[in-house]
Order: sequence, then C-alpha cells, then structure tokens
Amino acid sequence: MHLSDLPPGQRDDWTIDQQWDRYTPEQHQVWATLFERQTKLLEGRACDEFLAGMRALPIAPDKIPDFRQLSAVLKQHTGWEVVAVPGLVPDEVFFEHLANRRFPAGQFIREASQLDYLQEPDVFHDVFGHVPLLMNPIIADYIQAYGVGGLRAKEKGVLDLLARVYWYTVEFGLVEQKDGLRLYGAGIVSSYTESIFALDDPSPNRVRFDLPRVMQTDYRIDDFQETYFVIRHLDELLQLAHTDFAPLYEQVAQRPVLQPGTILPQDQLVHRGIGTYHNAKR
Ligand SMILES: C[C@H](O)[C@H](O)[C@H]1CNc2nc(N)[nH]c(=O)c2N1
Ligand SMILES: N[C@@H](Cc1ccccc1)C(=O)O
Ligand SMILES: [Fe+2]
Repeated sequence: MHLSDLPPGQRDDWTIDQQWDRYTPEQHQVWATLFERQTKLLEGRACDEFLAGMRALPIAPDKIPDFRQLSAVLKQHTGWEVVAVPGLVPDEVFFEHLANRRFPAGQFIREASQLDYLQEPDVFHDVFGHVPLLMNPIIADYIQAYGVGGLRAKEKGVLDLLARVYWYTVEFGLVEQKDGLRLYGAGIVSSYTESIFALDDPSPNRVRFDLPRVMQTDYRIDDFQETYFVIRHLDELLQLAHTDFAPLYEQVAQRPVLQPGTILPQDQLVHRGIGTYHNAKR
C-alpha cells in the first residue's frame, strides 16, 4: 500500500473508516498470532508505563481492536483518539493529526507471511506498538508537541533532523528502569526479533541519549538499529518538548551526518556494541 494507491475521494486529512466489521477471521488470526507472541515476550522487557497502558485499554488478544473503543478510553485519559489511515500519509498531514491528539493508525494488517518485519506501519505496529504509551500523560504530551514541532521543522526544512529524534525515541528508544533496561520504542515492542535484539544482543551500541548527538545520527529503516539511545526516565522526553530546537537545528545542520553505528569519544556508553550482526550483513 503506497501513497499513490489511495482510493479516489479520500478525505483531505487522509483518514478512512476502519470498517471494523469487514476484517476477516484470517486477519483477526494474524492479530491473534502477533499479539500472543509479543505479549509473552514483553513481560520484563517493555517498560512499566507501556504494560500499564496496554492493560488499561480494550486491546483483546484475538481480535483487531476497534478504534472507536480505543478512542473512547484514550480520550478520557489523555485526550487522544485513534483515526484510521490507509498507510503512510504526507508529513504535514501526519503532524497536523498528532498536533491535534489524533493518532493515525494503519487500517490494514500485514499478511500471515510477513509476521516479522514490514516497512509500512500496519494496525499491529501502530496500535500494539504506539497506542499503549498514549495512555501515559508524559508521552501523550510529548507526541502532541512533536506534531507541533514537525510542522515547524517542515517549515524550516529540517524535517530530517527532527525525524531522527522521533526515530530514536518514539520508535526505537530504550529506558533505564531500576530493574534494568526496558523497551519503550514502538518499532521495537511491535517486533518479536527486535525486542530480543535491542536488549539482549551484544551487537548494537547502547548510548545515553544526547539531543544534538541523536539529531546528527542517521538511522536504519530496513533493518535492526545499529545504535539504541537510552534515557533514564520518560520525563526526559517532556524536557525535549519544552526545549526550543531552533538554535539546535542551526548548529547540527552544519555538522556531518553520523552513520548509524558510529561511536564518538564523548559518548556515554551503556554498551559498546561488537557489531557482529551488521558486519555479517555488510
Ligand atoms: C518524518 C515523517 O513525518 C514520518 O516518517 C511520518 C510520515 N508519515 C507517516 N504516516 C503514517 N501513517 N504513520 C507514520 O508513522 C508516518 N511517519
Ligand atoms: N521542542 C521542539 C519540538 C519537539 C517536541 C517534541 C519532540 C521533539 C521536538 C521544537 O522546538 O521544535
Ligand atoms: Fe511507528
């Protein structure tokens, strides 16, 4: 499903009706398979706030969730709602939704043959991966602020810099809890193999989050990340939301882009990766 495949007559905000009743038993079964595998894995891996959000939402193990039911609960807790979209939407459409506390979630679900990795966010990645943390007031405010920041970054022509901050936090972030490293990035928690790789594998670097460093560091969209950035608490993200990025954009835009696996001398390393996974594939 790509931008050009959109059905004619789409709304200008690219939302569609989820048409929950039209999901087939096979599509619900794909959800059930993904859900069962993932939840088994996430106890002791996903951060506490993610697990709490999941428990408080009408997300069943055997059925693709109905966005109307998710929105009813989310609205009460953090003012968010989930809207259905056919797939990736243009940047400014995406940011405009987030800025108004509407989370655009893929209406489609991956094929049974694509269980492990897909490029485009489907309902499992978006709802299982992103929605539980929208129940957390900090993340709820952070993502709304990101939407506002995205519109601003787009205006300034520095979307690539901001996208890296989103990527290394909302999609692939790690957080250090008292009882150890935990996942909060949606791209990790919705992936069986990466949920293991990101925490257990000695291959990737794990580096303490540093805003300019993250803004300067490119990322992988086709494979596991070579570096994960670690925050000490989700509160750190809210500080980002309240930091004026404009002067930072100026500074970082002058610097060379860092390759995903780079380690700088000033990096505070939680783990220096041995690179086995990515070196084997180069
Ligand atoms: C940087 C850019 O805004 C970002 O990749 C957006 C683009 N459009 C999207 N569209 C949807 N539906 N979901 C997304 O996560 C995104 N990501
Ligand atoms: N504070 C950023 C916006 C932002 C919010 C939340 C996350 C990331 C960025 C800015 O000044 O543009
Ligand atoms: Fe995502």
